[in-house]
Amino acid sequence: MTTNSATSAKPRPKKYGTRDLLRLITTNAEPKKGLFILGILLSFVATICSLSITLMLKEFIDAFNHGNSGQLLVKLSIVIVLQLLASVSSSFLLSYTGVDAVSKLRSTLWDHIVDLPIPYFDHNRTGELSSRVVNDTSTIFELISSQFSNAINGLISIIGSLILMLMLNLKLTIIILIIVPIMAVIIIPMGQVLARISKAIQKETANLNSAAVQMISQNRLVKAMVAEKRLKSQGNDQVNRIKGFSISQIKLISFLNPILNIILLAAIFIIIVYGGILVQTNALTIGSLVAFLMYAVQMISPLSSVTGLVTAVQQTVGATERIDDILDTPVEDKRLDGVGLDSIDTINFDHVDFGYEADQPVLKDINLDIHRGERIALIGESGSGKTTLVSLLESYYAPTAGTLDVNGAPVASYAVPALRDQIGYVSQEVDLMPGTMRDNLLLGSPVAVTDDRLVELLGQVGLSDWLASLSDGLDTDVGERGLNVSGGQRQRLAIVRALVREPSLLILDEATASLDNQNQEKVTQLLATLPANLTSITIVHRLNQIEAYPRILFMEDGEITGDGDHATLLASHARYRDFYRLQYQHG
Ligand SMILES: Nc1ncnc2c1ncn2[C@@H]1O[C@H](COP(=O)(O)OP(=O)(O)OP(=O)(O)O)[C@@H](O)[C@H]1O
Repeated sequence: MTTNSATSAKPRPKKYGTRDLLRLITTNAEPKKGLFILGILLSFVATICSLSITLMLKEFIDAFNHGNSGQLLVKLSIVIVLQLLASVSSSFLLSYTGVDAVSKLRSTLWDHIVDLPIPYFDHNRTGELSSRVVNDTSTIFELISSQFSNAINGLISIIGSLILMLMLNLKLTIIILIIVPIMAVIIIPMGQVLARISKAIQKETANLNSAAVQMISQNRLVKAMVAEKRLKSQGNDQVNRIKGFSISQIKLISFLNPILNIILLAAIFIIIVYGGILVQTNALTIGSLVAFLMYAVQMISPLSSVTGLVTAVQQTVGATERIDDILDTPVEDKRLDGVGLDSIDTINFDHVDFGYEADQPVLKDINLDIHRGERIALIGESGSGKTTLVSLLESYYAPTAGTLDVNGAPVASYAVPALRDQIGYVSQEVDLMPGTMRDNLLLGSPVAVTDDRLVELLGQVGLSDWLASLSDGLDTDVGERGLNVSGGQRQRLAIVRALVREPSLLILDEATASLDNQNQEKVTQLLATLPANLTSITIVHRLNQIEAYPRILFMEDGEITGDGDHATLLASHARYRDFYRLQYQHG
């Protein structure tokens, strides 16, 4: 099906790997390669300096016995300062590169999500998507800005220490070379188990994030249903799942570190005992023994950060796959090379069928002609397809059969922004965006609108008094989710937001619950006073104002079964008559 194909990602390799991670970083995060390489080089310099400091200490200790250490002290101080400068700058540059790359990746992801087609949002959970933008990109940030450079430094330190130890004493080095593989045998498998655990923690944290978004946004529903207990227990189960994995992680880490320390201490002990014997027999200087010990530590300590890189990469590969899931999903085709549109004059549905799923038709053989200036009410039972019908006009979905023409040309031939600029859409779920009242009313408006015009429109929907009561007028912050604005006010603000765009078609999915009778009447009156050339389609749920509409479309199970004014339908359409009477009786 054309609509749903837009939501599926391109076929992807079966198993995600490091190459995919590199591709994602280089193509979407575009790290500042020059700065990154400079950071790595400086980090290399810093590590070499640390290794040299140890070598100089050896010479210093040996020279000290001969009372010849002044010059060495100066050299040592210079190298220490150099080491400090190099490590400070490399740490800054690598972190900066990480911050910069992850910011680009986040922006790319953000922009991509904004541009995804409506069907994608039908199939994906909000919390999961937001977790990808925030958490998965953080994992990549950690890798670029610290884990990668730590591992590179560690590797340089290991190789450099090894070479210098070999130069100092072969036999002592052999002892170290026996101990290191023993450590590796412990670190590597434990590292793999840790990787699995932290993958599970990541997944469960994303689930918690998703559940938290729902719990917060649906809080009213939860309270209304007295479902707090259930929600708390669901949340606690989720938190405990993370706790379980985290405790396993802590146990492993608590176990791993002391074991590694004991092995390290054993190595130091053996070196001191054996090295002491060598010093006594004059086969080794005290300085060399001290230096050797320091190199042993400089070689063994970074082992976990080097092997940890494998774990970090594995984790990040998981994050890469989830981010790619989004980035591989094609964005909505905005048809920017399509035809422009100055106004919507005619709309023709010709044998239009549509279904969200291939085998479940929602709209069936819709035939409908709408002309400029008509005021239409669309009614019918819940689920009969009213919202779906107007969604096709917005080009959120494409018909699966038949043709939908605007001004005599297929709707798909128009550039999407040009088409939507001509439509003022007020959905049933009216959400206000974070920002001021003015920001909300002008959201995406293609035309410049003065404050006077906004005030005039607010007056027309009965919001003058309310506006006057706001401390900052149009500059008032409406709150994160518009919570300090009532449902009815929100609906009317949304109508103003639709009207400021100066559309030629107004689509109003009337809120069933938000408007009381008085406010509903105001909205209906407003619609009656709209410019004569503005076409309006109002999805009407309550029929107490229905007589005000010159044309009423009645939908049943995806079909339009009634088309006429109130009197005609009342006389000729049995289902309409039942519907009207039933609803009217209940007010
Ligand atoms: N995004 C979607 N994905 C899959 N099915 C959907 C989707 N939106 C709606 N449907 C289904 O399509 C049918 C028509 O839904 P639609 O929202 O168009 O009805 P409606 O007449 O506007 O209902 P209401 O008056 O309750 O708003 C319903 O069976 C609904 O479950």
